[in-house]
Formats: sequence, C-alpha cells, structure tokens
Amino acid sequence: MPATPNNVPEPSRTDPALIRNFCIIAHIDHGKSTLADRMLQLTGVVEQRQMRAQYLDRMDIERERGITIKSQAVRLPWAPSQDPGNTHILNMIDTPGHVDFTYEVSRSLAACEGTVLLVDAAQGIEAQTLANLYLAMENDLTIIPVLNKIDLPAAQPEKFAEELANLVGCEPDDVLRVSAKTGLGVDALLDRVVREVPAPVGVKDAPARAMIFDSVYDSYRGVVTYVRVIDGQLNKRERIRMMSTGATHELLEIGTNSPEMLGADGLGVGEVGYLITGVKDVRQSKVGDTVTSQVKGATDALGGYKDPKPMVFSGLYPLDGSDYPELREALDKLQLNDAALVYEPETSAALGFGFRVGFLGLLHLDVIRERLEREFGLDLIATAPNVVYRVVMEDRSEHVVTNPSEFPEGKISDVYEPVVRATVLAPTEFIGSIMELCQTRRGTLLGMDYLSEDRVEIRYTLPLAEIVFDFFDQLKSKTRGYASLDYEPTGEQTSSLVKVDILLHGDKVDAFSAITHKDAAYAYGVRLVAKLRELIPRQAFEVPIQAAIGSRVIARETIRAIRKDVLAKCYGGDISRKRKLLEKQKEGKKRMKMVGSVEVPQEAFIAVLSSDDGAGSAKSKK
Ligand SMILES: Nc1nc2c(ncn2[C@@H]2O[C@H](COP(=O)(O)OP(=O)(O)OP(=O)(O)O)[C@@H](O)[C@H]2O)c(=O)[nH]1
Repeated sequence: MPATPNNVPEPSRTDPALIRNFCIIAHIDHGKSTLADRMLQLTGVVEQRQMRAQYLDRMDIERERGITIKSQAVRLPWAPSQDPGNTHILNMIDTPGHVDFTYEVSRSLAACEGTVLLVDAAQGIEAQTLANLYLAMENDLTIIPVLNKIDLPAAQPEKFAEELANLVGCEPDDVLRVSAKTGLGVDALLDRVVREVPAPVGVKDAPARAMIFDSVYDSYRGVVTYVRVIDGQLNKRERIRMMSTGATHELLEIGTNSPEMLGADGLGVGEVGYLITGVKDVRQSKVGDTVTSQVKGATDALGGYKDPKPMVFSGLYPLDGSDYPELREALDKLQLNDAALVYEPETSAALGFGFRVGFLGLLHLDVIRERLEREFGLDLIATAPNVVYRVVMEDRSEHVVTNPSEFPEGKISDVYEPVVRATVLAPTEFIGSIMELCQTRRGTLLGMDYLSEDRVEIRYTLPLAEIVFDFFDQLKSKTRGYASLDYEPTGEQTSSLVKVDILLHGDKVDAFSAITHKDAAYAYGVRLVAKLRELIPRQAFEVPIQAAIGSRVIARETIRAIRKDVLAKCYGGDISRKRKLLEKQKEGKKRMKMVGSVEVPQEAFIAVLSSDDGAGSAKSKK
C-alpha cells in the first residue's frame, strides 16, 4: 500500500536513515520521464485524475519535443514492501539526457547516492547510457540496472540484460525489468531503491552546507534554487551566503517539491528541496555552488562548480531591424533562467544590428531560437553557427575568434580549433560507413571495442566544427538510425584553417565569411557563389560575385546587367495601372538591403545564412 503525503515527515526533521536520494539516467528517449510519471502516481503524490504525460517537463518545448532540458527534483514518500511500517523519503531527480546539458546531469548526480540506469529493452545500451554511467561511477553512486519498455513486442530483455550486466558487473538476473508505460515492476524498483541506495550521511550539528544542483527563474517568485543539504540545516527566514561569491540573501521560502512546491520550516541533512531568496537572475545562484548560513556558516565549500562554457556561436538578427530592442529584452529575460547563455551586441554591414550569441551546443541554440520566436514573437535570422577559434600570430599575439568576420588578417602562425572525443555505438555492420564518415570529417581513430557480438563502440577525436552541424544527421542516415553518439570536449588542436570571404561587386560581405579547413574552402566558395547568383536579381550593372581567401579569388560568378523597366508591360496610357506597378516596385525595394552598391533581397540572406541551409543544420539533434 503506497504511503500518502499525509503521514510524511517534515523535511527538517526527517531521519536521514529513511532518506534515499537517487536519479534516473538514460539515453535520450529511453523513458526516464515516463518512469518518473509512474513513480509520481504510485507514491500517491499526483492523483490519477491530475496525471498528464511528462508531468515534470514543464516547458512547452520540453513537452512538444519530448525532451527534458532542466532537471527536476521530487520528494516521494514510499513504504517499501520489505519494511511497510516505515515511510521512507525518496528524493528523485529527473535529469536531462542530452549532451548539451551534461553539466546539469553531473551536478544532479553529485546530489545523489544512487542511480537508476535505465535502458530501453528494444534498443540496448546507447552512447549516452555509457557517458552517464561513467559519470555515475565517477561520483561513486550505487547503480541499479533497469530495462524499460518490456511491454514492447520488439523488446529483447534476455539479450540486453546480459549486455547491461556485463557493463555494470552484475548477474543478468539482477537487472530489473519494468514497463514505465504500464507501470509493471515499478513498485519493485522503488523497493530496490530503498534496499540498495545508501542513506545520506551528513553531520547534523555542523554548519549548514547545501549544494545547488539547479536554479530556474520564475517570473512570479524570482529564482528558485534547488539544493541538496549535505550537513547541518537551513531554516526559513535565516540569512544565507553563496560561498563562491560571498553574496548574502534572506531565505524567504524553503520547501520541497511533491511535485508542486510545498513550504517547510527548513531542510535537514540529506534532504533535497528548493530555496527562494528573491534574487532575479540565475547567475546569482550558480549550479555547483555551496549555500551556507550567514551566521556561523561553513568555511569549506563543497566540490567546485564550473561556469558553463559556450561552444557554439551564432549571430541572431531581427528580420525587421526595428525589433532590435525587443530582441535585447528577450535575451535578457532568457538569460535570467539560463546561466549558459551569453551574448553581446554585434553589427553586420549586411544584416544590421543583432547579437553574437554563445550556446552550449546546437540543441541549446535551437531551443533558444525557438523560444525567442515563440514566446517573444520575434522573426529572426540566425547565421550559420561556428565554434571558437584561437589564432596565434607570428608576433605571438593572440585572438579569440567567435565570429568569422573577425578572423585576423596578416601573418598568422597557428590556428587552433576545439576538438572532442566522440563515442559512437552501433551494430557492427555499420563499422565501415561510420569510419568513412569520421574520416571525411577529419577524425582520428582512438579505438574500438565490441560490447557484444553484434554491437560495437567506436571512439574518435574529431574537430568540434565537424561534428556540431550535420554530423549526427549523417550518422543516423548512414546507419539507418541505429547509431548513437556522445561527445565531450577534450581541448584543441592546430589545423590548416582559412577564412573564405565573399565579395559582391568587390565589397566584402561580412555575414558570409566562414572559417573552413583549407581543403574544404574551395567547395564552400563555389557553392556559396553559385547560390548567391541564383538568389540575387540582376541589377543595372554587371555584378561579379567572388569567393576569396585573403586576396586570392577561388571562385567567381557574374550576374549580368539588366535595366528593369517595369512599365514596359504597360502599353497604352492607363495611368492608375502604371502607378500601381511603381508602388509595387517600391515595396519590393524596401525588402532589399544595400550591400555596397548592390541590392540584395532579404530572402537571399536568409537562404544563404540560415542555419537550416547546407552550411549546417541546427536541427540535427532531436
Ligand atoms: N511501450 C513503451 N513505451 C514507453 C515506455 N516508457 C517510455 N515509453 C515511450 O518512449 C518515449 C520516450 O519516453 P520519455 O519518457 O519521454 O523518454 P526520456 O528518456 O524521458 O526522454 P528525454 O527526456 O528526452 O531524455 C515516449 O514516447 C514514451 O511514451 C514503456 O515502458 N513502454
């Protein structure tokens, strides 16, 4: 009989021996959120009639795409069948599964003692299963291996139980089998969490120390900070201090999520809950930071936090230049909730005023762009995303380049680009095509391991620039959707990189500049020049379009001159018709941008620059 919230102990007085903190980690789509839903139902914290799918995914985009972006924590009361007289407190943290958000996964893991490693029984182990498992092992978590979706006709529980058992070092019989969809086996899983995950240990009488594993901005309450108390106790109304910055705040509210916010007197050792201090910006409540009391606080912070580092940059410009202030306001608002989002104003001769925005990866870019368009009603042009380059000149001066048009001229000694260690998991029949793809993307093979007879793990070092764009799409199409990919940044390497400029009638168009490998420069130049020729209408004079590296032209097309006489069609003397045509021509002109002396239709910029174009698809990772 599941416990109801009525006999649940107050969070400041719960005996840590009855607390279990765990998370669920899995490859994307293996069913974490669905499993979390079943746990909410089974423990009675959400009533049947209030239940909706993916209860914890609150952002519209999360629901629509079926992905989890922000972590969530819920307090679940559970009286295990082996000890029905004692209601235990299970604090469950649902984590994001996507590589862009790995840092959030790792902080969530640090807040737990155990983890449910969830694997789809029809798919088997995937790249992010491994990546997350390694993270869990680094954090010394107890791992409970679970196969999900055993209700599916395509499920192969025997086969994958063995694979999973080999991986975590247990017997295939120890691998639990559940269906998050029907709820089968979920109660046994909760019992097992109580039995196997160690209770938190912390010093009750020590100064308070709580780790921040998430913070979100709420327009009504300000920043809501999620913490796990390690030592001592945090109490309502006391003043707290953020240990990394020394900033102090009054604790206006403290409590737990069950799954709605429920205020409490305080949070004790081992508890997981939220804090509200009235701050308005998540950067004042950083993931990974330690919270302590202002009076008699702790002196040693818990394990450090990391400032998220943007990996991919793109220029965002309003289609209608007068929307620029709104774009700035919208970015300011989104940043309140997203410490990883960085931006600074930028101007482009072709696109006008906009922002250079840094993202954790392409999914992050995509989500932000979609939120700007949807929640703020903005129409945007996003320039093709690029990674960050470091250019060292012969005089040893250095430039960090986040925008290709800033690539320095002059005597360059070395150009460095970021590289990642990529892990691909796939059926063995695709080894050839995967290696071919990685090779054409300038990859270096690091090693290969067989997980079972028919599945292989291939590891490569690859330039980030080669992987962030359409690599994942290509990988999926070459492996009929069977391959999975994970990657982590591992530093930088020198490469033969050059900047390709595009010149219209002799004028450089900043927005079209790109940094590419020297071997790919020619193809890029030819493709762009040909495309522009198609998109730019004839002008009153001949317009050469050139692609150049420095002063060396590598591709050229010409738009022939034409005098466009719109009135030619209007023989006869119908003056009103003539006027109408002239009006129409004026309208058309408004949507033109002057680049030097050439009129370029807005559409040409969108078509060429848009990240949906061949230069790189921002939609590659869903
Ligand atoms: N048949 C069946 N389908 C399931 C089961 N569990 C989850 N699914 C389906 O699998 C899909 C992915 O489930 P989610 O719970 O969204 O997966 P997730 O791991 O949370 O995904 P991310 O949040 O994107 O990481 C959904 O369409 C679910 O309905 C199951 O036990 N059986």
